[in-house]
Amino acid sequence: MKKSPLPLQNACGGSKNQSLGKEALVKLLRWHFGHPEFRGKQLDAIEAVLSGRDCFCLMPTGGGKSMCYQIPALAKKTGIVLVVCPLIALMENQVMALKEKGIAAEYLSSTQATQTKNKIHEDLDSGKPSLRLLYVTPELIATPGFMTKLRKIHTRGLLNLVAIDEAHCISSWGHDFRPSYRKLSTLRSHFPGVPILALTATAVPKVQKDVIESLCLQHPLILKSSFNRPNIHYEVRYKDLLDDVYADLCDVLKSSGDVCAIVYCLERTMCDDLSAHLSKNGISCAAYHAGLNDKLRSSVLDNWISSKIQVVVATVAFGV
Ligand SMILES: Nc1ncnc2c1ncn2[C@@H]1O[C@H](COP(=O)(O)OP(=O)(O)OP(=O)(O)O)[C@@H](O)[C@H]1O
Repeated sequence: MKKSPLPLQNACGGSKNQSLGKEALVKLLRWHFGHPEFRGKQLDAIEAVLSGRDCFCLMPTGGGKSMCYQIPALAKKTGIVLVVCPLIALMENQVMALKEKGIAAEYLSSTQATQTKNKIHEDLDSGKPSLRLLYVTPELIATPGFMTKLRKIHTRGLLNLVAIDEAHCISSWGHDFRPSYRKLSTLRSHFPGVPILALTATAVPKVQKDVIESLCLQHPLILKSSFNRPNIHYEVRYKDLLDDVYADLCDVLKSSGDVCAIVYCLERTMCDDLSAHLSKNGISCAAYHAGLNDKLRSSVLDNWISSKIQVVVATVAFGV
């Protein structure tokens, strides 16, 4: 069942003060997401951006980075949080999950119907947007039309935060460099006073420095969480020592029970080939790579998340 937003006066016990304290933020977390407490450095990041400070947040995959901008979006009475995200599939997924929780979130992408896009633009132009979170690609931010729109929103005091997910994509030193991320370097000067939150799970020190400098973050709070994941078991098998790599992989997947898995390959053709092989051997799986159209990729992601398929055989296009 969908929940209505927790009225902020309930979260902060009737206080007129716009800036919420820890207790009120925990209330929002429990009400909207059902988690009892903040994890790791989430609260530090949330408090920093709510106080108007830039923040660079390095957290492992699955560490809960999204909460660092989703809670601030809920902690403000008006205005939006803009989330820059590199993958349409990721945006779709997050927006769907937020909507299920009754949180007003949308994304703008080329894949959407014109009618849907128009509705979002109308809301943004209204001067009193009902949206709390708007997900966009870096390419869209770079378009002059959309930038003009954002500047209007900012002038009206309605841009609360810019969150940049997978921020390492801005660095040419990183493995996922996306030229369009470079254009995000203008955000700081276009939106003075709006905090920028850079989030990543994969930044070595050189990349961290590059991300902070490229985004022109000002005295950012730098948060780094431990990457030790005691729930993950690592095992290395040498391909050269195996008689049949595909057969070995089949055995590993079958003996792991009902777990979901991602098998990363270097090439698209290998994804298709291995996926076909695993399917033939009774493992429910699908290939995912940049050679497939958006619709197909989105349906593979949905099927994997909803456990309709167990294994995705992918290139790095899966989960940038
Ligand atoms: N405080 C919390 N307590 C318990 N679970 C949490 C908390 N915060 C987030 N989670 C859960 O952790 C999971 C991962 O969160 P999230 O997707 O935000 O991670 P992430 O750091 O963005 O990962 P990725 O690097 O893959 O994008 C989600 O299922 C989320 O609901």
